[in-house]
Amino acid sequence: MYQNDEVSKEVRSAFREAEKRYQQHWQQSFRYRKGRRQGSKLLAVPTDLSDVRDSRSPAQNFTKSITADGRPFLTLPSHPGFILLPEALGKSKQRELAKLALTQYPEPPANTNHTRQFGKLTGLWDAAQKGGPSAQKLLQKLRWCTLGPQFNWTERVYDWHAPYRPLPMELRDLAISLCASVSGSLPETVAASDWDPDVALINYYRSGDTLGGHKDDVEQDQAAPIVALSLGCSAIFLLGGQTKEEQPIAIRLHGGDVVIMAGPARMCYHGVPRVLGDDASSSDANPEDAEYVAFAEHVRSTRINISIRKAG
Ligand SMILES: O=C(O)CCC(=O)C(=O)O
Ligand SMILES: [Fe+2]
Repeated sequence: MYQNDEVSKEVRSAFREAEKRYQQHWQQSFRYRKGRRQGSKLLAVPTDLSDVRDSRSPAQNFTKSITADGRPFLTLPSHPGFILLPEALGKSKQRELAKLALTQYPEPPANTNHTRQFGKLTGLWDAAQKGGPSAQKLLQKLRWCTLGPQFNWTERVYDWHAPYRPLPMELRDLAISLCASVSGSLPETVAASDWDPDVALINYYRSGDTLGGHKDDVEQDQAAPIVALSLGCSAIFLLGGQTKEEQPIAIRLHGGDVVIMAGPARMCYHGVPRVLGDDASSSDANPEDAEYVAFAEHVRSTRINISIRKAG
């Protein structure tokens, strides 16, 4: 009990408070029989999501606009340079990208979170599908992968000398066209028309995984757009201000949504404190498409975010 008193005195930033608030908390529940404790289990504590703005019912607090090609997008007057395109990726595009992100993209020479410990792993998806228990475990624990020049996490720099595969053309083209579709709504300081991305970072989130509040500040031009594609499960995305003391906005992102951060929005803390369970957009596997069923099954409990950037 004294411990709780300590915790409540600790000064946490507004961003950290929000992360805590949206993370999944668990409570131990004991089972009694004739007054004696028989066992216990962990119960998920419900999270109050009433303050979360939802990209699929954006009535509150977003400014709604339409791209030149007729698609809706949302902005926030408080965060110039932040643009949300709900359902910007069609179902088949989502399927195609999820499949690539689980099969081809993590293949060498791309680095993943497993590279340091296990070296370059080839054929992880196929090995896991064949039932190899260690491959299945490694696939469950796949957390990130870098495309284009390798990112050195210790020194926080891009390494242009180590061997790499260029950013896949389909990601480059997709990001450029998404960015072009809203370029009129980007701050004037953002050179969107000659933006040519060269790297991508893929984050894989399973239930319970989080991405702590951060700024992406190692790219050369820190006002240049980052185009982030959400696939699979929905999640709570926190968009803060330039310091962690500012109260962040919580937004529920769904599979198929695209977020663009450019100009001043690049200076804002952001993170993902919570991956939410299955939602309609991630459970539409066509049972006739036998090959896709395995991917659908995996993506049902996974969120994948591909953020496409210009590093150099
Ligand atoms: O997963 C997301 O929505 C955000 C990812 C992100 O912030 C990053 O990769 O830098
Ligand atoms: Fe980020």
